Amino acid sequence: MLPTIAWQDDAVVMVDQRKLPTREVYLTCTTPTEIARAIKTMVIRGAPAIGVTAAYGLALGVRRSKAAGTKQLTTEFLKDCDLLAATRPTAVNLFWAIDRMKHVFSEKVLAGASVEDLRQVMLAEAQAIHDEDVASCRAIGKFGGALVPEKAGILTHCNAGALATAGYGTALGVIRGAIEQGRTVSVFADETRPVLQGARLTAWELVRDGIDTTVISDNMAAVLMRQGRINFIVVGADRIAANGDAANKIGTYTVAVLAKEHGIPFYVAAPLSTIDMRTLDGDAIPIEERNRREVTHVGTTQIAPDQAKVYNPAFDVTPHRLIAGIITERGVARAPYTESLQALFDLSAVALAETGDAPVAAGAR
Ligand SMILES: CSC[C@H]1O[C@H](OP(=O)(O)O)[C@H](O)[C@@H]1O
Repeated sequence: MLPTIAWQDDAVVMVDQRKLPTREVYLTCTTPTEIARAIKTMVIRGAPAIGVTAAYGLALGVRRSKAAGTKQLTTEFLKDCDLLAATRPTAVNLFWAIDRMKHVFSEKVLAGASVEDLRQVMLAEAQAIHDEDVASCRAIGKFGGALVPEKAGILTHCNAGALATAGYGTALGVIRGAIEQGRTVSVFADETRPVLQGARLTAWELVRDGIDTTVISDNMAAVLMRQGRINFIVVGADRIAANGDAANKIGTYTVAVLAKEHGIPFYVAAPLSTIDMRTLDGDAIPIEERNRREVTHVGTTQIAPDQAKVYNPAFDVTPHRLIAGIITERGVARAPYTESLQALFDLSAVALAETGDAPVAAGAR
């Protein structure tokens, strides 16, 4: 398999995740419009992957532009930013990546960069975002893997793996990190209705890695918990609010409530680019509602009558009180989250460099 997303010959190549697990088909995007369509139609999905893809989309636009000067290029660039920002509302990585590309673009223009300079700089920044995300996932795997019991039955929901990131994964990064640290791991993957990212994508990733994986329908998790077959739960996130409330795939809140009932630790794994300190709590996180057909059809098979109403929120919010810890590339944040999450951002480059491994943040164990 090629990586989830790659820059190749001034184009962006990505696996069409709608076709997995049965077909490994690659899509090549050459314009910001094609990138926006790929994000909106979930050819590529997953918060970090969406951010990386949007960054490449902006680089594509700058490199394809016929603008004679930076004034025209700026107009085109800002239009591309708006186009990509309108694709999906919940994953904050999308807006984080666009803001970061905008910041670099404007700094360079103010410094007198030429159109050609900007063509190079914007691609370099997108590639930096890509590389940083893979490094973050590996660090998340290291910190998270250390939390996993020696003999672990791990439940995960949706797909927060290599397919949802630039590689290695967040929640699946914790699973990979645990195995690399010598844990014995069996994974239970919620199928995750209605788009089935768990059955189609998580199971596909894990079995390719030779990891013991059992696919379950979403309504089976409780009985496995009651049977004592699950002792660790880890999921990804699309946006984490300043107080630690976490938006993730619909059904995650259900898993968190069940985990509380059964005394099983429930962790969220996410890079700092998923933490939005400007969103104070989960009630302020915009929740995407998607097309009714995702619920009424499985593939081409209709499973609900046309006359029925459909409610299809793509995400729900898990209150911070249900979260044992938030595993990031700079350590594991514990309640009270506003303080411990801010401490992760405040960790200085010096502190990070001195320890090699990012120290665990204040307020975190
Ligand atoms: C590593 S974040 C992945 C996150 O994104 C998924 O949503 P979608 O497939 O709709 O993009 C899901 O919430 C995952 O946990």
